[in-house]
Amino acid sequence: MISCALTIAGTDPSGGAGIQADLKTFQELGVYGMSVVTSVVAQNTTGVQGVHHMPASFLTEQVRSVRYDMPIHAVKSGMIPTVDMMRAVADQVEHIDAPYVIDPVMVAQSGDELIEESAMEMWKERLIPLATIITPNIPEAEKIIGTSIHSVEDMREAAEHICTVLGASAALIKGGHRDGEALDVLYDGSEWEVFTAERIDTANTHGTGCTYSAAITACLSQGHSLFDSVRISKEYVTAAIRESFSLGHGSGPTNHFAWRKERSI
Ligand SMILES: Nc1ncnc2c1ncn2[C@@H]1O[C@H](COP(=O)(O)OP(=O)(O)OP(=O)(O)O)[C@@H](O)[C@H]1O
Ligand SMILES: Cc1ncc(CO)c(N)n1
Repeated sequence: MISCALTIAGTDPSGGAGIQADLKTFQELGVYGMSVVTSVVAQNTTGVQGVHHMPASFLTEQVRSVRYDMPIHAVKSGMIPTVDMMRAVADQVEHIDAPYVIDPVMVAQSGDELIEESAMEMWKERLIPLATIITPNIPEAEKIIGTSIHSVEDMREAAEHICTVLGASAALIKGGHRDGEALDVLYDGSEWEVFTAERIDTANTHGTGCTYSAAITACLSQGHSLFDSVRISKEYVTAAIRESFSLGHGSGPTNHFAWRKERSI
C-alpha cells in the first residue's frame, strides 16, 4: 500500500513554504500527501503581506474528514498560529496512531511573526509531549527552553531539555542560522547524532525548515527508523538548497526536483 502522510500547516501561495512545500516534498519522496489548512497566508519570497486564520473548530472538522476516511502513516504540523488551534490539533493528533513531527514554526524566514505570543505555554503543555520528533531552528529552540544557544554543546543541551523536561520523544536542533557548516543535532532520549552538510552560499532558503520536516514525515510514514529518516531528509534538503531557485524578489524557494535529479532517478 502507498504510504500516506498528513500535514497540518499554513499556506504559501508563492509555493516555497508551508503546505505547498510539504506536499511537493511528500510527492518527490513517493508518499501520498494530504493537507489541513490552519491559516491562509498572503506571502511570497519577500515576506508576509497578510494572514487569515481558520476557526479552530473548522481545523478540527478538516482533520476529522481525513482521519475518518483515510489511512495516516505519519503526520506533521507546521504553523499553528493560535492557542485555540493548538488545542484543536492536540485533541486530534491524540487520535492518530502514527508518528507525529512538529516543526515549531514561529517566524517566517523574512522575520514576520506567525504565531500568537501566548502560544508557547500551550505548545509545551499539549503538543511537545505528543511529538515523535520536534525540529526547532536555533531561535525557536531558544524560545522553547528560555536560554540562548551559541555552541554545539548548547544545541545538545537544548535537545536534551526538550526530551527529558518537556517530554518530546526526540529533538532535532537545526543549525541553519549559525555560521560555518550546516550542522544539526539529533537526540532521541538516549542516542545522539550530528548531521552535517556543507554550507551553500545562497540567499534562496525560503521553506527549508518546512521541506526538512516534511521529508522526515514522509520517511517515517514509509517505515524508516527515526535516525535514517533524518539522514535521508538532510540529503533531501541539502540538495534542494544546493539547486534552489532564484525566483521572486526576495529569498527564493528550495528545488524539489534536485534530490531525484542528483540520483538520476
Ligand atoms: N545555506 C545553507 N546551506 C546548507 N544547509 C542549510 C543552509 N541553510 C539551512 N540549511 C539546513 O537546512 C535545514 C533547515 O534549517 P533551518 O535552520 O534553515 O530551518 P528553518 O529556519 O526552520 O527554516 P525556515 O526558514 O523555513 O523557517 C537544516 O538542515 C539546516 O542545517
Ligand atoms: C505557512 C508557513 N509556514 C512556515 C513558514 C516558515 O518558512 C512560512 N514562511 N509559512
